[in-house]
Amino acid sequence: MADGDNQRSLSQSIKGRLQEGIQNSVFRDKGLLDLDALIDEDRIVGRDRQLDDIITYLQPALQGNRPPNMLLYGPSGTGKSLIINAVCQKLLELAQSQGDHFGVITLNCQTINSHDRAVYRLVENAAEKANVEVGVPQSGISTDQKLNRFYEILSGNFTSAIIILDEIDLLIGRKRNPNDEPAYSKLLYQLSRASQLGRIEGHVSVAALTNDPRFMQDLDGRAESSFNPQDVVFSDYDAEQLQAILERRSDAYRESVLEGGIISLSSAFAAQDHGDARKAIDLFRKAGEIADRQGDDIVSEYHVRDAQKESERDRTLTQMQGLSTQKKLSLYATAIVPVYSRQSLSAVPSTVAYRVYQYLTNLLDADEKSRDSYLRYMNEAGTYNFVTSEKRGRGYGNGVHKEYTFIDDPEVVAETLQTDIRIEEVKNNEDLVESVVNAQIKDFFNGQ
Ligand SMILES: Nc1ncnc2c1ncn2[C@@H]1O[C@H](COP(=O)(O)OP(=O)(O)OP(=O)(O)O)[C@@H](O)[C@H]1O
Repeated sequence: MADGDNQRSLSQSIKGRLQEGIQNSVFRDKGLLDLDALIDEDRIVGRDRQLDDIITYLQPALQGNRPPNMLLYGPSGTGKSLIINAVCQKLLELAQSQGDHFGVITLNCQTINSHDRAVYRLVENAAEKANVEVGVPQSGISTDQKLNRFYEILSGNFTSAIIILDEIDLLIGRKRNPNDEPAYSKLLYQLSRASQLGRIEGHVSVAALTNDPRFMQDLDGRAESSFNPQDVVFSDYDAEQLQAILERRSDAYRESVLEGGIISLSSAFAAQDHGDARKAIDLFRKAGEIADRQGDDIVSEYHVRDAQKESERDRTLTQMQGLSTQKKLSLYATAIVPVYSRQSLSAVPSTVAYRVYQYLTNLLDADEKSRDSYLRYMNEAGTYNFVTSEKRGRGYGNGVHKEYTFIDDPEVVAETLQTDIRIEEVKNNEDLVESVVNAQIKDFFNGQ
């Protein structure tokens, strides 16, 4: 076949596979499960009190008055961004219909590491909303000059505006010493002060969103008094509320592809994790993606369980990537004890795990650290919430020892750690490792 023909048939086969993927998918409108998408008002479940409060606070913007500043706090995934953005969106439409220029300037502080960068991003965002030039360079001028440009854009283009600072507590900035004022404190002071002093002509208020209930205590005194917000509290969702949230989005799937129990299982998993709606929606979507990947027409409970395992793996992987090889090896040796054990073992005795660790260091030709170092590494694993530990004395005849219980599935932990190139080699000796684990368990319990 000529090169041109070859390419044409390749492109046709890619196109065909893409079309087939869409036709065979369990999803009807996957966008409804996109965590960042603005959803329609009628898909918001509950949160009536928070909606009422925010509507009441923001209403003055429509009557030519300045709304109060607000502090929205509660754990992640409890609807803070959703609710404030939904109200602002409606306000924007109403303001437009009565000929007012209402501006909604949003800044997610999560990835911003300095006060100067935060100010510049505010200028960029305001310029985009007002459809004007940014007007200042990113570097080479002072932060004050950027701030002035921000006030100038707001004054010249909006009758009133709300500045939403999402994840505000993460905007720490580069502090030279621990007593320096954090960037969020400085920014809140400047924005609320500028509005009070009339440096911005329109009516501007600031809404700060945070997961930290002690956020106000960490604010500098002058920032606290000029920001002086109205609090709106968002509490965890329970399994029933999460279920209702998912039910309102179940049309993301094609009709009759959801087996009974999928929604309640996804909600139950998310409710265990402090009632995070983001987690519930994520599991609900991932279950469908797994069904698609496996070519299944129906989304079943085991897809949800696999999705839960996948997200545990993602979370664990991210946290574990930063550990040193010795720490990973200690944790790995501990995790494979329940995985390979032929008897049911919910907690892992440190004596058994340390002996498995010693065996692994020998197998992998790695340094062998002392038992004390192993215990220290495992203590650290406890602070990262990978395991909980309990001291056991007497009865076992082995003196005092510790027992570790894994928070996540130990199989997932072991699989995750096995992706480390130094540990990967264990896979080639699985049978041997399994027999060492069981010999050590037998030895330990027979010695009681
Ligand atoms: N009451 C609700 N009804 C419908 N969907 C919801 C509700 N609460 C949250 N969600 C959805 O859950 C996801 C997370 O919500 P949101 O981003 O508002 O949480 P958050 O409290 O701002 O979290 P974070 O503090 O982590 O930013 C979003 O996709 C949102 O649409």
